[in-house]
Amino acid sequence: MQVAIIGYGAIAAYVGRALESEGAQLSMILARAGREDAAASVFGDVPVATGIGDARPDVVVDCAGHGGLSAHGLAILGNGLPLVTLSLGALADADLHARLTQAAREGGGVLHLCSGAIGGLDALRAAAIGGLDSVTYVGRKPPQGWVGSPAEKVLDLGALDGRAAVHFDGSARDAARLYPKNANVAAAVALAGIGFDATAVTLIADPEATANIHEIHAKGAFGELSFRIEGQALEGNPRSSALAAMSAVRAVLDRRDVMRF
Ligand SMILES: NC(=O)C1=CN([C@@H]2O[C@H](COP(=O)(O)OP(=O)(O)OC[C@H]3O[C@@H](n4cnc5c(N)ncnc54)[C@H](OP(=O)(O)O)[C@@H]3O)[C@@H](O)[C@H]2O)C=CC1
Ligand SMILES: O=C([O-])CC(=O)C(=O)O
Repeated sequence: MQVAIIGYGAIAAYVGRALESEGAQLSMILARAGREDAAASVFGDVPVATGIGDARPDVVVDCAGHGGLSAHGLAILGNGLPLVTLSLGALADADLHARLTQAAREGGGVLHLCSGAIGGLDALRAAAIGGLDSVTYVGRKPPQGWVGSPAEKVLDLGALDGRAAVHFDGSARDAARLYPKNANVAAAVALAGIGFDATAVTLIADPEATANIHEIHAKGAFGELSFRIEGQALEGNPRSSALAAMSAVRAVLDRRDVMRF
């Protein structure tokens, strides 16, 4: 399997290593213009480009966040290629969502939404068929997991005095837009359940937390669901959970299976 990767950060490095160890061949890294050397320092001899051009890998994996999906998604889907993404929060932008959908329909590509740092989305998606009354997502990380996010505007992350503090309470749409590096999970819950505007999100910085803790609570015709995961941070980026990188690898490897979840 020939795989192109967008990005060269912590998740991209994990995904590249894991896929190579499963026998996949990395055929191209998509980098921001001027950052080709940074990509090469992570991926060695793998060719680096700033656009997909007319390349035809078997699958492209977006590990570059919202900027990666908005910069490359249209061309990849428009060229009829499958694109696995972790940047689900970018879809809170209704215009980008519509343009990606149109590019995929016209070009024949498919956008595969990774489960990322959370689970339980299969049950939530099934429950949505019968009708959901409420869906809540709570994201709790150690203070360093929120560095570089709007949490810094409302909290002194270095001086929380042992107490957990809420820094966002609102819709999944606002969470996804405001926290592009931290609230892709909120977007995943929204897309699986009752949408960006109806999904309630609370984000918490917790000095006592030793993991990235994600919870879903949902009620509907199916009954009630609660899901909680304590995910260890990925080496190289305390903001990102290791499971997010693992889920992208899973999504790529699933493509070669004839029996799939
Ligand atoms: N769905 C989920 O559950 C999760 C999703 N994520 C998403 O994954 C993203 C990546 O996470 P992580 O690897 O830990 O972050 P890093 O900051 O370690 O890496 C991000 C990488 O993306 C690159 N990049 C940014 N914009 C572009 C672009 N337009 N084209 C190509 N490359 C680009 C950056 O390059 P440069 O250095 O040049 O800026 C960098 O190499 C997060 O920002 C988040 O949005 C993360 C965790 C969980
Ligand atoms: O990795 C995580 O724990 C969650 C995350 O950053 C995101 O949702 O974007």
